[in-house]
Amino acid sequence: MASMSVKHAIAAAKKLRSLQERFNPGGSDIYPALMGDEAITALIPSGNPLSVHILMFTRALREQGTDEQYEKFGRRADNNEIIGTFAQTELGHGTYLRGLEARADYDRGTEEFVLNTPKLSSYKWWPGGLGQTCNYCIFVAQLYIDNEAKGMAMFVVQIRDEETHMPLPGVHVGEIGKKMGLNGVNNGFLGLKDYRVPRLNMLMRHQQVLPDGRFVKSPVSQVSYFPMVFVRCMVARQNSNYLAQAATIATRYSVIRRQSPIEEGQPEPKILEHLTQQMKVIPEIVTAVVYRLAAANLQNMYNETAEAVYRKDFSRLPELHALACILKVATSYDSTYGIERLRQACGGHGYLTAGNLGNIFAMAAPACTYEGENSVLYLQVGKILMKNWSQVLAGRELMPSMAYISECSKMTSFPQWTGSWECLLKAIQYACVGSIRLAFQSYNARVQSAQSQTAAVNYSGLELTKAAELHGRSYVAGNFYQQIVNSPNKHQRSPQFQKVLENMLELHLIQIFFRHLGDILRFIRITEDEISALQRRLEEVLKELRPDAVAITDAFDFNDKILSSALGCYDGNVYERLFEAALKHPLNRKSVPDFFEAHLKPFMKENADNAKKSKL
Ligand SMILES: CCCCCCCC/C=C\CCC/C=C/C(=O)SCCNC(=O)CCNC(=O)[C@H](O)C(C)(C)COP(=O)(O)OP(=O)(O)OC[C@H]1O[C@@H](n2cnc3c(N)ncnc32)[C@H](O)[C@@H]1OP(=O)(O)O
Ligand SMILES: Cc1cc2nc3c(=O)[nH]c(=O)nc-3n(C[C@H](O)[C@H](O)[C@H](O)COP(=O)(O)OP(=O)(O)OC[C@H]3O[C@@H](n4cnc5c(N)ncnc54)[C@H](O)[C@@H]3O)c2cc1C
Repeated sequence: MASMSVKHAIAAAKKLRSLQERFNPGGSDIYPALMGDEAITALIPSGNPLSVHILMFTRALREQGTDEQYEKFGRRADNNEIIGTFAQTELGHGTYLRGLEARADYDRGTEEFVLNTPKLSSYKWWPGGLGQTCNYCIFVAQLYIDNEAKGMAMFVVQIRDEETHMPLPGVHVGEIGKKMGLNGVNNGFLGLKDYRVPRLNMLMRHQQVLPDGRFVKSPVSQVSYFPMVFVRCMVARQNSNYLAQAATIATRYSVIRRQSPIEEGQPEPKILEHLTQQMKVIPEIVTAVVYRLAAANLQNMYNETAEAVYRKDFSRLPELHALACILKVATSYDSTYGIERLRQACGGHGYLTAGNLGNIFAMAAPACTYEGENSVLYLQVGKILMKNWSQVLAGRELMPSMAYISECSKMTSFPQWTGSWECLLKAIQYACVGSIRLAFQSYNARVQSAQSQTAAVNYSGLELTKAAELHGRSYVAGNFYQQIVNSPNKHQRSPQFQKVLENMLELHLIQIFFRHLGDILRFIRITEDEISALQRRLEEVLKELRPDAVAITDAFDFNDKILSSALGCYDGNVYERLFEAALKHPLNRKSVPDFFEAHLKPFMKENADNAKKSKL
């Protein structure tokens, strides 16, 4: 499987290169590479073994290396002359970066670093492509000078001979084993023993080790985390794509499949006529659109921040970090759970490999773990919210994406309930700020009672997580509201199109309201009549969006090859394709399977003989 994936990935990368040269000659624009990875990834159901090379190895060389280091390594990586990965996670550590055990000791006598993974738990474990594909990696290690720890640093390490692909001396490298998906990616392990690299193999754009061993600290140590921020932004885009693919499949299947009359004596309707089926499928279509728009915003913020960081302006890093964390978490959680809901909406056929929903789930699900495990990133955002709440209490301005927190903090009570979009959005934001205030009170009480900040974060973890989740909802819903209601290009939309978008906004806001009704009722008084009115509006907007469901998912414009699903093909010939796929199964090559003579027949005969004996 791995070699097939590599073959497909290389073919797709070559195609991408020709497209890039045609449409973006000599450009270093990141989009073609992303589109390429997106296309390659989508075309290789078992995952793209070059993803981490494209998204992390080449970018780390460009963003963390000096111009000279880019000329030496980065240009060759961008041109796919060398293939690398990003080797940070270890068998024993993934989240707690300051606990990473791999070490780099500077030898000023030879102006080299001596790299070691001192214990089994220090082995790098998980990096994509590391097992068999890559001949280089970015090796993340704790830097030591005169045995004094200086923090994390990145090193360009060649792990295999460029001609023979043999592992180099001091390198122990291989595949970590079968996974629940992405089995074409050959995630690998790497052990290094007294492996020497020249001083100039340490990426030194932001921090340096001089020939005499003097250490020049980075002005902002967190800039070394930048490669992870980029992938978190990519996950937001990629996982909204996975959800859109699954929503397209389930929608198309739901207008082909007929089952269970709604009126006695009437013909069986398309299953999408059932209100409960609409509630399973249509909100996922809208969620895919909502996150695709949020991910695009995040991408723009990443590009602006990356340019600023290149100019040594680190001012926007904290906001990008906070948004990248919360959108990576929200998109990966909601897409993973949404894809499973969509699979279940397709009944038994949803469980067939030919439907491809299982594989889309297996591609989407690990994003809840990689690039920062979601519950850990929720806590990270919770900590950032605590810091920003202190700013609010001090009367200081907050970063733009958190400005609503300041506004809501000034409200002594929630205004008269109207049920309008603005009211629903403000309710979610108000509940978020209420949760932040409660979390802060718990966290602050713990710190005041002499708990360390780390311990206070841990023991306030449930409230911090809730506040972070509601912050994500507030940001995403606010962004969608602005795009639909206040977009500068709103006048260019036809009235019909604007109406569809407004129905999608109505559905998203009401769906989020009901999902967090408990959190909202904690801070806002809403009567049963007001809630029932929203229930009626939910049923009504599902009915209104039903006729547009197919058109919206067609607009995602996934080629049948990308969907790779007998349930979701554009022509709707589901049963023919299911049956065609079934007949291709190896077990159908013979009428009588080999196991009949070898196992089944003797088994049945033995039982029959025993039955006869017991009667005698
Ligand atoms: C569309 C095209 C296709 C795209 C396809 C995309 C998907 C597929 C692609 C690739 C396949 C998967 C590849 C996977 C790769 C990996 O998984 S790489 C390894 C990822 N590992 C992690 O993410 C580790 C998670 N842990 C952390 O990030 C950190 O330990 C932490 C949890 C954030 C804690 O940070 P730290 O240990 O430093 O301690 P803190 O006290 O929390 O933070 C100290 C201050 O630093 C600030 N901070 C932390 N992180 C960042 C950051 N990234 N950027 C900026 N600032 C950061 C933090 O806010 C604190 O600031 P303060 O001092 O002001 O409070
Ligand atoms: C498909 C896939 C691809 C990957 N690709 C790469 C790659 O290319 N390069 C790379 O370097 N890594 C890669 N990784 C590794 C990934 O980054 C780590 O798995 C991730 O960072 C989580 O670390 P861990 O697995 O060690 O879990 P741990 O850090 O051990 O966490 C385990 C669990 O403990 C809990 N936990 C941990 N810390 C805390 C905390 N502070 N507070 C509360 N709970 C906590 C959480 O529930 C967490 O799920 C990949 C992983 C996968 C699944």
